[in-house]
Amino acid sequence: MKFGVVVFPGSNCDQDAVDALTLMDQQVVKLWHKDHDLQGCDFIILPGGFSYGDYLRTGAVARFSPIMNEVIAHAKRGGYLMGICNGFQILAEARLVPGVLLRNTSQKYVCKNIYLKPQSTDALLTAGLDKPAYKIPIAHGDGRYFVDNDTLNELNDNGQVLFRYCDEFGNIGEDIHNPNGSVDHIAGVCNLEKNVFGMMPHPERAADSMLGNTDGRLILEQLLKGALV
Ligand SMILES: NC(=O)CC[C@H](N)C(=O)O
Repeated sequence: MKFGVVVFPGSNCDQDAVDALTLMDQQVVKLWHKDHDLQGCDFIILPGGFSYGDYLRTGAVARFSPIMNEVIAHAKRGGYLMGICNGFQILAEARLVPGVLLRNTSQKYVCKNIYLKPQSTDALLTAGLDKPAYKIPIAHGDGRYFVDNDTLNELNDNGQVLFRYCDEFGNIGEDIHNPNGSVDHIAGVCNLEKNVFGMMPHPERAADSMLGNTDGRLILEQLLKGALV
């Protein structure tokens, strides 16, 4: 599996993604946002950061970067695509996943570890995850996922909710464990076809045992297992 990590002006988690995938013995290249060539990559990652300084709205400018034409065509062909944090915001702006990312209810940038409970049982990112809760870092100011009620029902019915925020035991529902006020505690979703994944927390920042937390690596390993089937 060949991974491509897109670098936008203002991306700051591109190297984290490259490092995590390299640690897992994957072939990975960086793709400059002005290019038009996906270099034969099977799996594209839009990394975290502050593309274009988060001007207008997070992800709103990056969504029109030249390489996004090829990224969108790749996704429409059924190719794998994952957006992490700012990457999720870009996916939402490009309408590749449902919903929008709004300012955190606290109006503050939040940087801390949270717990995630895997939800969808048939999306390759979550299907084999069996821990009740995964400890993963977040770092964002605009992470409040929102969809209207009808769309929320569709996401639930179609198994498109990937993760919900929870406590360390996997209990969902307490607002205190919802770090940004996301609707229905949602931390990540996928498209209906289940080849495009978006999540606010950063699994790539919890993938190296030297950093004391490898729960993110478990999620990325599940992704690899699923994508290689
Ligand atoms: N870590 C990130 O990707 C930051 C996301 C985004 N720019 C925000 O603050 O909401």
